[in-house]
Amino acid sequence: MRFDIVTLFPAIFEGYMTQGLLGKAIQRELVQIHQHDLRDWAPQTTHKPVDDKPFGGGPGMLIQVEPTVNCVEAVEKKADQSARRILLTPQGKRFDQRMAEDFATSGRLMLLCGRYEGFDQRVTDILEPEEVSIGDFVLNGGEVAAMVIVDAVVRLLPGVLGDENSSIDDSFSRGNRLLEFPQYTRPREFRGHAVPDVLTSGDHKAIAAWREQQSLQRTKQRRSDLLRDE
Ligand SMILES: Oc1ccccc1-c1ccno1
Repeated sequence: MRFDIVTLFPAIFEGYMTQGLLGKAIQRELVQIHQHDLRDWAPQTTHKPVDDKPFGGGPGMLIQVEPTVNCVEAVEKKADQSARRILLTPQGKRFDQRMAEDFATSGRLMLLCGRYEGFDQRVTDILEPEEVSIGDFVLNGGEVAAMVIVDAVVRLLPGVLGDENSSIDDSFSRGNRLLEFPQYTRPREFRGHAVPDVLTSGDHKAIAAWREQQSLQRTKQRRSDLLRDE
């Protein structure tokens, strides 16, 4: 799978792409991530502006349509298949595990990271991206949202998680509507907090029943909305 990330701050992704699961997935060529600096598409002036004031007045600046559309079209021409275009924005459809599973079936995703007050509306009108939000809050830019999407999608790609770390039982995975149960490892007791006896009983049926009960209780307490019919 390939990600193309269009951004004003490509350097933001450098450390992120060399660490942990994603770093290993890139090394094993299970995924490719290409950053594209919008400033490379700015008018050839010394200052290279890619933003400007909104018509009609109002606070902040907008990212101009010309560098953005030219950048996306140039990136698409580089590869033989057109990418699915995702624009990160607070106004978008809420990202969730189901969307992550859908994105993971796409060969190529292009993530458009806005800054300032976002993109000129013609970026959306011309490129017709899917507009996606990672939650009801405001960030300084789309880069963090893009990392969230890359992180959630890459772990679903074949071969990224070893069999022992399958995502199949994760909270929200593949329609799973219960939060995950509490997990414990050694030591068996720490500061008076012991591992529940059932987990060291060897009774796999009892362990499964305890985990199911814990998941249901935790979901009722924290996310009762997940138990309502869609
Ligand atoms: O707050 C933002 C600013 C720019 C681009 C995206 C976002 C955002 C907020 C929530 N999901 O995406």
